[in-house]
Amino acid sequence: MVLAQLGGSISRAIQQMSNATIIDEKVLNECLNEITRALLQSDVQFKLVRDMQTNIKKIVNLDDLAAGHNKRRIIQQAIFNELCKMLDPGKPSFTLKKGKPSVIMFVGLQGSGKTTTCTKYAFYHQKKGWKPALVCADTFRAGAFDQLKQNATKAKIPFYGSYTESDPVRIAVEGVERFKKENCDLIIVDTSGRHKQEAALFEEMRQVSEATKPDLVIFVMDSSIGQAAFDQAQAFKQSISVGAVIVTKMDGHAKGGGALSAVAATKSPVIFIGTGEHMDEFEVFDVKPFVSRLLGMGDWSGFMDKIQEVVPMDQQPELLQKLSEGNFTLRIMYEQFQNILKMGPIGQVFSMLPGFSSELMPKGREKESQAKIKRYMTMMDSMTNEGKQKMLTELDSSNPKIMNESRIMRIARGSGRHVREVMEMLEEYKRLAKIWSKMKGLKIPKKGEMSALSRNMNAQHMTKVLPPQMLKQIGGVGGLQSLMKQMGSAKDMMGMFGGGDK
Ligand SMILES: Nc1nc2c(ncn2[C@@H]2O[C@H](COP(=O)(O)OP(=O)(O)OP(=O)(O)O)[C@@H](O)[C@H]2O)c(=O)[nH]1
Repeated sequence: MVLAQLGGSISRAIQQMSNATIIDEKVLNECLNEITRALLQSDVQFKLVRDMQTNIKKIVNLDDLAAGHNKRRIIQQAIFNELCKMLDPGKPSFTLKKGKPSVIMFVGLQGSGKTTTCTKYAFYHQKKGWKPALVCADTFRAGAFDQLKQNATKAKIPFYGSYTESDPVRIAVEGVERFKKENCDLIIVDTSGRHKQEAALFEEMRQVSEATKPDLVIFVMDSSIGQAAFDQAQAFKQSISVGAVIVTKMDGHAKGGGALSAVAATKSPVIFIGTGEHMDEFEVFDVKPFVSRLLGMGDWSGFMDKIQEVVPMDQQPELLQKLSEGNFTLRIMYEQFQNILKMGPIGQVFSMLPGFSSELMPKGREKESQAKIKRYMTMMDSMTNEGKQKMLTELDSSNPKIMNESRIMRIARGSGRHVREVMEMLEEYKRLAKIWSKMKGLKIPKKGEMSALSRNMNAQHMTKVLPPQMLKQIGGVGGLQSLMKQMGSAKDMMGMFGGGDK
């Protein structure tokens, strides 16, 4: 089961449980069994899934939950927390410091995407102001140096390697020394891979590590390896002190669950995921926003970051303002579709928007999704736009009820599409509008305020930021305080509800 489907299955299981009139042992068990099945189908290791189920049952003791407790919320929270726990080793990876040279060594099997990932990692940091450099200590695979050289040249990153030297340790040491002298603050060493875990690979890895004394060893793992992930990660961890994991090929049809849960084997965090062959198809991996997204709750903080990258500067404040007003009109949907199409493969951005996720832009089916979006836009082009002054046009109304039969028929005729298709588009709009209505009243912090807010956040601050209906749903200030206590911090909670900052 690919991750998008996994998220869908888990949220459906929670929804079904929520729909039950009484949540008793049987309903809870059905929900947990459904989640268990979905996780196993995504290749998450059996023991982890079983532990997770036991933990949730321990936390959610239905007998102890007196009437009045919001069982649905408590169960949902327990599921959220346990999923996070599974993906979070509880300790951060090494923190890089700008201006001070750090040596980062990449290890992994052949074909895992190591060389590609080294460049993506360098490129990502270069954009953030680091001075990276790449060293190719892969003397095993013919062509490895050429590949690194090509990638590095494209990204304008200095590189070091040799066509003649066969000793990887020597190349690694020379490269690291040279770039230290050149004041590079992020020296990345790409090492050899092998087709399978074997003694020669591990020995070479140990020697390169001994000689270059890396500050961080990053283990690169292909997400499609499924259940084998745990053993592979463990084998690497036993040979070298892995400090972080990068999971590649999370695009396409990879199940991903196995590789992601490999953190349990390495006890190191997943720090990035690779989502394509291109240099910028690389995302920071943060557990809580990821789980939020997985469960269809959106990732407000990731969205805020991304929006700054992709929505034209002058349109940003307006868009955020409109969204926070809760008036999700067809025009907003139209404009967002325009942004999606204009900016190419940015399905990942919209997967951070609550509701825009997998259903509208499934990974690997971008072409189909784009065609669908274009179809929707043609239909919207036939809607009334600039009507008489002060008269609300179809595009600007946030009331779906105005779309009566005759309007629908007119739009279908005007765009040359079936009535059925117009109705499908309106259903999509209603779905998104419903999700976005929850955002009504969300106070949009000014640029720069977000981090300060999440650092100092307490229940009092939270009440100022959360939309009133959401606050009501949580049970007012009292409910919020107890929720925050259970969740650890406001930041976590903002993540859960699709809010907050990193
Ligand atoms: N779709 C997709 N392909 C990827 C991703 N990362 C790497 N690849 C592709 O995977 C293939 C193998 O990547 P390499 O970077 O050559 O693998 P490697 O682990 O360095 O291989 P060795 O140097 O032989 O150990 C290449 O075709 C890459 O383009 C990713 O996130 N998504």
